[in-house]
Amino acid sequence: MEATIEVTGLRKRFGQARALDGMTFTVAPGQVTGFVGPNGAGKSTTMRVILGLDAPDEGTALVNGKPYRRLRQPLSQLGALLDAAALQPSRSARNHLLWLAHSQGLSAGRVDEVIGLTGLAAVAKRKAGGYSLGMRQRLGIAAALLGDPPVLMMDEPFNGMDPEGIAWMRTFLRDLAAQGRAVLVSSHLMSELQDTADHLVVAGRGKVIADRSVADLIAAASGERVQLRTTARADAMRVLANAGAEVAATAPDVLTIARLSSERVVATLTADRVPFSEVSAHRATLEEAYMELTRIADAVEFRAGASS
Ligand SMILES: Nc1ncnc2c1ncn2[C@@H]1O[C@H](COP(=O)(O)OP(=O)(O)OP(=O)(O)O)[C@@H](O)[C@H]1O
Repeated sequence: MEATIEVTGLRKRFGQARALDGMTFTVAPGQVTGFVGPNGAGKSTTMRVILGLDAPDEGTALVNGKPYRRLRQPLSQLGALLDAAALQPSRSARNHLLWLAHSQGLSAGRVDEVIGLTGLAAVAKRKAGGYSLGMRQRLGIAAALLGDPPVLMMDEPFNGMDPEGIAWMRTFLRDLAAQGRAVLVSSHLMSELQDTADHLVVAGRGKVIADRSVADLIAAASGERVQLRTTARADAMRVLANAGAEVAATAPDVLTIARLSSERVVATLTADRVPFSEVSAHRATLEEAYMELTRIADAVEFRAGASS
């Protein structure tokens, strides 16, 4: 069967708090799936349920067709990074990985491979207690890769990484997916997932509010808008508004224009002698697409609440 994570109808309460409320999605192989949503949306709880660390009140979570606890050689089926801070501080990265490898019948050679893959070779013999959060994340990822699993799941792997680490992580995640693995990555920051995730599962209040390809999400949020670069922002805003456009200043020297085609934008500016240096189709960022989605979802919930 194909390597996947399948989450169906998960519900879970902690006392009065409803952490999961029908969470359902599938993680496909060969893709990076971003798992995003506001604080408390249920991302970590879902991941803990997938790993069998929390029991759901209802629903199922399957890894390669089976509950995690019933997997044989689980490290060779699912690699997970949940809490990078949870380490034995007096142990070196290499010893930590050797201990994990031995517990699953994996070779010491594989330990050195994953140390190389995650860029830890120079520090592998140092005590993990002195590691930065970024180094701990790399060690957590090395541990997740030990069994060469076809499915990977990481909770906030970008956390604590510097810009170089973030760039490394992006390429690393894309490579893992290109090798055919199913990769699920949670994040708070859309900018981290921009140009990394192929697909996005957006959670809100314990359930999925969007489950779409990143390309679709960005196309939907981009709409028919035009982006204009001009040093005469005020003049451009005035003449374009007079021509019926909706105009927003989105960056220094940049306007984003709706309700007017790029040809009409150029014609209007030229007729009024407003200087400009660039007119292009607007491409929404993942952040904008996400904000649009969560705004719509909140509006729907608000209306549902108001009418009941
Ligand atoms: N062990 C627990 N005891 C009580 N409540 C919990 C527990 N774990 C999670 N919750 C609650 O369940 C809800 C979902 O939390 P969860 O950590 O899964 O969300 P999240 O999407 O991962 O959030 P964040 O982005 O902040 O990590 C929250 O309201 C949280 O307070």
